[in-house]
Amino acid sequence: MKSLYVIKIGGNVIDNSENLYNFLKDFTALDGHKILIHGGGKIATQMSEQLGIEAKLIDGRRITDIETLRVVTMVYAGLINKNIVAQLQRFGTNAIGLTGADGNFIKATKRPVKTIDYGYVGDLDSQSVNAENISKLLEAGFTPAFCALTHDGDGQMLNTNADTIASAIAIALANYYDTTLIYCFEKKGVLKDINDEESLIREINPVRYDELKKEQIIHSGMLPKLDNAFAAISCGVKAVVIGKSDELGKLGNNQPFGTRLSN
Ligand SMILES: Nc1ncnc2c1ncn2[C@@H]1O[C@H](COP(=O)(O)OP(=O)(O)O)[C@@H](O)[C@H]1O
Ligand SMILES: CC(=O)N[C@@H](CCC(=O)OP(=O)(O)O)C(=O)O
Repeated sequence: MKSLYVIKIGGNVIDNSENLYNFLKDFTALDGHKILIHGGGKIATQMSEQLGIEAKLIDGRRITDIETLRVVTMVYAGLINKNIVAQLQRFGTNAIGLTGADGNFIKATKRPVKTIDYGYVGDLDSQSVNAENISKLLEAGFTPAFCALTHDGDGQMLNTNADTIASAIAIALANYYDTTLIYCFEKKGVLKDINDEESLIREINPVRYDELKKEQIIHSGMLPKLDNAFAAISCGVKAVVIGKSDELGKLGNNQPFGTRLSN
């Protein structure tokens, strides 16, 4: 099987032009097929506030009413996605910027209302990602760059967490490629002490993950990220790594990079 990197970058990387530049350069230097998934929650929050729309998040998930959906569609599919695609083109990566609606690549279901109404937020299942058609793009020489938007197949765009999209794409493509999923953010990986970059935990298995949660060493945004990461490992993705966007180059040079997950 050919190899594939599925790489996700979060809002803190996108928001810093120097970090984004370095990341996209290192991304381009990696050999083989690649898919990029980007978030941008931080920028959507800033833009909402500039427009006088209050941003509401619960456990890191955005309450997406119709006004907020308009904002995130403009910010994720427009501003951020096209800027990333243009920068990748400069480095020589033939990127094609996509939402899940384009090519019907990712179909989601609007989250049912239980105690909280998340509004226009999409949930993914094992049938959501059209891996065969995405693989056609890869084989034609394109590098897909997905933003955090999907659709319901009935005309409705949906806001979907970018970590979840990355995991779902990696799982679906694992039937076609030897797939490595990488979450890039602003820290060296999962840290024992969030304020000490030297306290990197090199490897985590599910037992250690439970211990780290109990000790509250892992919290906030890292919890759903690791849940998505372990879901990928248990569904056929060959390797999952969480690391610093600035250090992605180490991966290509076979140097130790980030926190590796194991079964
Ligand atoms: N043990 C930990 N090691 C590193 N980061 C952690 C840890 N526990 C919680 N975090 C938090 O998780 C955040 C990453 O999650 P999130 O903000 O969702 O990422 P992204 O930037 O990819 O969207 C970090 O910025 C950090 O504040
Ligand atoms: C439903 C939901 O919460 N969607 C996310 C999508 C963006 C995202 O995931 O951005 P980061 O990776 O930068 O956090 C949001 O709107 O914040």
